[in-house]
Amino acid sequence: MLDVKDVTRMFGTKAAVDRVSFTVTGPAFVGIIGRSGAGKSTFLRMMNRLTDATFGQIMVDGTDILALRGAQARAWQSQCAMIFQQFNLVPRMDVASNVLHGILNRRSTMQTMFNLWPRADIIRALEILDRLGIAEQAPKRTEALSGGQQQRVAIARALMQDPKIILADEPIASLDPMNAQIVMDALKKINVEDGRMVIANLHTLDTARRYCDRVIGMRDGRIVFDGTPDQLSTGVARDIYGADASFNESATSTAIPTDATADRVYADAMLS
Ligand SMILES: Nc1ncnc2c1ncn2[C@@H]1O[C@H](COP(=O)(O)OP(=O)(O)OP(=O)(O)O)[C@@H](O)[C@H]1O
Repeated sequence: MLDVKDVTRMFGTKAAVDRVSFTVTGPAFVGIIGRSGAGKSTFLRMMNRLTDATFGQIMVDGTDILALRGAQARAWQSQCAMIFQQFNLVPRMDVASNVLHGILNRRSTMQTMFNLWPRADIIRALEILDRLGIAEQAPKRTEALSGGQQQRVAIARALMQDPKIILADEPIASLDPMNAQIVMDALKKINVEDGRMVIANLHTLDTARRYCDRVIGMRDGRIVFDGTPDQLSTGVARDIYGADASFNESATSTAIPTDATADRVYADAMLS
């Protein structure tokens, strides 16, 4: 159970996140949409304690995770894995080691220095890679993989932590449509099969509609929509993005185009 109450983050006099409140009762797939600067990343960063909140509470199973300090805050971070747009992997390191780094904070300095991993952890890392369809990439340098494969390595690293919640900050924004679909399918599978909550910041409406159980729309730090994908009409999207009547929904699509040369176009590009 996740209960977000009045969470606010000020930068100077500006509220990047402004009294955000919502509750999620089960292991839902929640999408957060909104134009650039709406506060989506700042909210996710507060959830996993990369950024402090100015005030508010984020209750997870009865504990306010914003009030945790030191070792308790770090323990929360391992239950709340984060996936980033730019993967945040170690490019020159092999894939399996990148995945094992998901549990780096559970090991001693000596073990880390000599890259010593218990056999059980190595087997688990390989099983996770296998589940994501990239086991054969395990010995390769991570920088040799495609963007979609690298994002699956990042998901594998997150799963190595055995998290309750997976936070994904624009996980497909750097990917072509085919890889975007593979990555979103992987996140959905983890959500459904493992019962892990996923909260993903998404740039594109069709992705939010296709994969999310619930969509939260943010504008200027505030929640301006909270509903099901069915309720996310073009008019509602226009309000969230602050667009005028020229808002063209098809321009927000990440669907694999029939014209193979066509590129993905973001809502923000359409708004510029
Ligand atoms: N460290 C910071 N210092 C000052 N202002 C910041 C800082 N981080 C974010 N902001 C401001 O807070 C607001 C929300 O930013 P945030 O990155 O959360 O938006 P976003 O919806 O994730 O946008 P994007 O999709 O571009 O990442 C923006 O106005 C941004 O300029």
